[in-house]
Amino acid sequence: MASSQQIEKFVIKTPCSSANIGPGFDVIGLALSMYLELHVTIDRSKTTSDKPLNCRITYEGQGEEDISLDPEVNLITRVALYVLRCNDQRSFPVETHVHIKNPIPLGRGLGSSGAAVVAGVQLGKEVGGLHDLTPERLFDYCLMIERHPDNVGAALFGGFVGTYLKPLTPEETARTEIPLSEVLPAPAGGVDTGVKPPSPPHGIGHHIKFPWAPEIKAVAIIPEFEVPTAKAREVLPAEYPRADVTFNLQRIALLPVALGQSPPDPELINLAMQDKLHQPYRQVLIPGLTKIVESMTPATQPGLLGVCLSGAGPTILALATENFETIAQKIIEEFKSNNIVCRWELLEPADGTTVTRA
Ligand SMILES: Nc1ncnc2c1ncn2[C@@H]1O[C@H](COP(=O)(O)OP(=O)(O)OP(=O)(O)O)[C@@H](O)[C@H]1O
Ligand SMILES: N[C@@H](CCO)C(=O)O
Repeated sequence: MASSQQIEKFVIKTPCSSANIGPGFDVIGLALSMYLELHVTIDRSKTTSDKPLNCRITYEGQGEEDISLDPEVNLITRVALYVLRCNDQRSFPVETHVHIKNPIPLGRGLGSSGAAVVAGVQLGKEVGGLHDLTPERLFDYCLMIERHPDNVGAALFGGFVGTYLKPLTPEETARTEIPLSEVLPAPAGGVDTGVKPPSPPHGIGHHIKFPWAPEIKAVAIIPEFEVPTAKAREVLPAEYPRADVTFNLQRIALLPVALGQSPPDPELINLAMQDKLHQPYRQVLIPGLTKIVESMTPATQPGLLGVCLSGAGPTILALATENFETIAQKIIEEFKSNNIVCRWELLEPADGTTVTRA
């Protein structure tokens, strides 16, 4: 039997996130208080393992029926393997058990994939003993996989963040544009192909934390259908009218200031949360979206500050100081008139990813 010294245990906790917050398309992210947890156990008394890549996965929560338990296929362990292989380790330590607890609904605009990527990168660091990987370096790894920085930035660093990418040299840019299939290769049926994946260039992404007024809470109205992010990006145009870009620039200049001021100014926040670059185009995938963002205002709903699409949707995020249930029910009713069933959650800004050792 393994002694307690041979059993290593830790928990990785990563928040869900809401990206964009209206005008901040691919820039702004907000970490929120619903957490993906990885409960990891490494039994170092074992010298061999019959598990693929020495890793056993168990899973509970959202996506329980669909998420793969094969470490070569599961997004979290695949990402951890990417980090390990960039650092000359081919598999998990003998023998690793990862129990995944996931309350974050998949494909709803609450950053489930961003949380999975961040937790996976952190898992690679922890099981590989890669102590030199700073949070900033982990961000580089995340950006090789999820290529917009807003969700992963919020999930890794926590709070209300602005994220931006550094200009890279042409060679570095080419490395960040390597097809995802080469970064996370297709499963090889348990056979180690021995190929070393492309390591991320250094300092791809950066973030800055914005203040958040303590009175402001986030009501997430979550429809029961999924909108894959890839599909929600396909409906966006390649080019925009100059007036629409200016409209968003004016609002993005207001948003971080407006949401940091205490007490909050509802008129200013409502104005600052408007968007013309992604929400109008996503209406085709989310019936009722335009009506909801146009009709829900602080003037008609006491306590409401502003409404936007959460990430790529279909979740709606309403920022408010009170009357949370009334606001949620109003949006649920609007979706109901389009035959869409929703549930809602009251969430608060959250800290970033943590690792706790037993
Ligand atoms: N805990 C998890 N374990 C394994 N795979 C996951 C997990 N969470 C998410 N995924 C993968 O990510 C996919 C959802 O990603 P997608 O980018 O479409 O939506 P989202 O991240 O929930 O929304 P958004 O990016 O708009 O906030 C799932 O279908 C699944 O393949
Ligand atoms: N900024 C991204 C977030 C979703 O992952 C989008 O709106 O497509």
